[in-house]
Amino acid sequence: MDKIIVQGGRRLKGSVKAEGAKNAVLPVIAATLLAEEGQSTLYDVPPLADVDTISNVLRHVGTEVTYEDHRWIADATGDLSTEAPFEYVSKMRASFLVMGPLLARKGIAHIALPGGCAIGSRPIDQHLKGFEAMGAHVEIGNGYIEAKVEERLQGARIYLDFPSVGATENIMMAAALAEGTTTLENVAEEPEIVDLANFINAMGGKVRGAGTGTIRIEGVDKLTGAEHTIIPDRIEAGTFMIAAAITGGEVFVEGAMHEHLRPLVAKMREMGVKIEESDGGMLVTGPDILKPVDIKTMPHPGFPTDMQAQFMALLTQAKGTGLITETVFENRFMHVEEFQRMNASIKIEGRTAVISGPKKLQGAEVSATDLRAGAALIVAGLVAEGETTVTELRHLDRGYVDFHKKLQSLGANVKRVNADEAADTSLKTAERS
Ligand SMILES: CC(=O)N[C@H]1[C@@H](OP(=O)(O)OP(=O)(O)OC[C@H]2O[C@@H](n3ccc(=O)[nH]c3=O)[C@H](O)[C@@H]2O)O[C@H](CO)[C@@H](O)[C@@H]1O
Ligand SMILES: C=C(OP(=O)(O)O)C(=O)O
Repeated sequence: MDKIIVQGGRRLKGSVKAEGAKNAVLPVIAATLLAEEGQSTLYDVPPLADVDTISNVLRHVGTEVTYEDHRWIADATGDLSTEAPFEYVSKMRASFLVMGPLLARKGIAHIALPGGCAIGSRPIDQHLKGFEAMGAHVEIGNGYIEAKVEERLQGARIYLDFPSVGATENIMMAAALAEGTTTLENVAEEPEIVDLANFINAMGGKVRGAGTGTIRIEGVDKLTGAEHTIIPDRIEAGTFMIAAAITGGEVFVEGAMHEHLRPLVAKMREMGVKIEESDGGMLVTGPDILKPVDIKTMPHPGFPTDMQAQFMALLTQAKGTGLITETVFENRFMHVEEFQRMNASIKIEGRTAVISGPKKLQGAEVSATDLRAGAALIVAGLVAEGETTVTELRHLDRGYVDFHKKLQSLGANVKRVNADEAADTSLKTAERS
């Protein structure tokens, strides 16, 4: 088991590049299952644990996948099987995104129930509502969901009760091969939805309106493999923007796109952070004094829940009191206890965290309670007095490529060690002395 050790106190300086977006690449990889003809080639695919998991799901159902040097190639033209077992879905909920494409292409899909996860119960009722509206019969039993359609899915008018990202993607993929037109209302507007729609259209699909609240999908008879470059990861980019700001540093984040990061940029500027846009990225300069602000997480274009933990780290260093209200996931404050171990002053009142600062953080041993919490604690460690050790890095590895190496390249004093080896070495040293 690895851990990351950060020695606080250095200002970050330099340039760092965002990878392709995890939350865009996972649905796009699922969509490659829609291609009855031709290979799909994806570029800028980040080497993440989640990409391995979804690639294995595709292999399991009969897709040939090769992946090397950020280039991912799939051939799904063979006879696909229709089951995604618990082994994969339990590792990563996004595995459930293969349901829409398999149902559309094979008329049946049998996927393990995703269940809840650390940040919330995360039901999938809106995905299923969409499939049923298109004529699928859905049954749940023995830990699996089976969706089946007699002939072909039928276009339908579907209103989502909540603009769920996953439901929008899953239904959009199913509708791409349905008979007739599907109108999806109150849908998610995230940039990753637009990326998926662009890929489906490159395959010969007819998706219009992605990025707005209503998407129209005219079903086609067949889709063909296509080439596509994944958009930059706005959450990874945002994490480095916060790392720059919290240390009072100056960092150019390549791939940080303003139109994808509006709420974060607006709030950081309100705090006094200087952000200059330029071709291909943003230059972030941290001020001497950070001002407190209030944020509320919301579906896009609101403030992203995936930036909430990192933003909390920043607010611990602001002069005054800031509020964070989490409205998307009911249990996404687990990192608060970990920040408290580092001497942060944070109180939780219902769905709101009250953060008082600036508080001198102290190095401590903390645990990455989820993916973004892991990054946030490392970022907090950059300004803590002494040494911060972050464990449970399997969460971090789902969404960040070489996070410690990228921070090192910006001048941070951070290393990743194998915890067992580290324990072994200290034992040997103790034995010798
Ligand atoms: C792989 C991926 O892209 N993950 C992102 C995606 O997750 P994901 O697609 O799972 O998130 P959703 O937008 O679906 O979930 C948002 C909220 O809607 C609820 N809900 C969702 C579906 C449903 O059928 N019923 C229901 O009640 C969820 O419990 C949650 O409270 O969007 C989230 C919200 O921006 C991000 O935090 C995740 O990083
Ligand atoms: C919550 C996240 O991802 P997932 O939906 O894959 O759990 C995230 O990326 O922060």
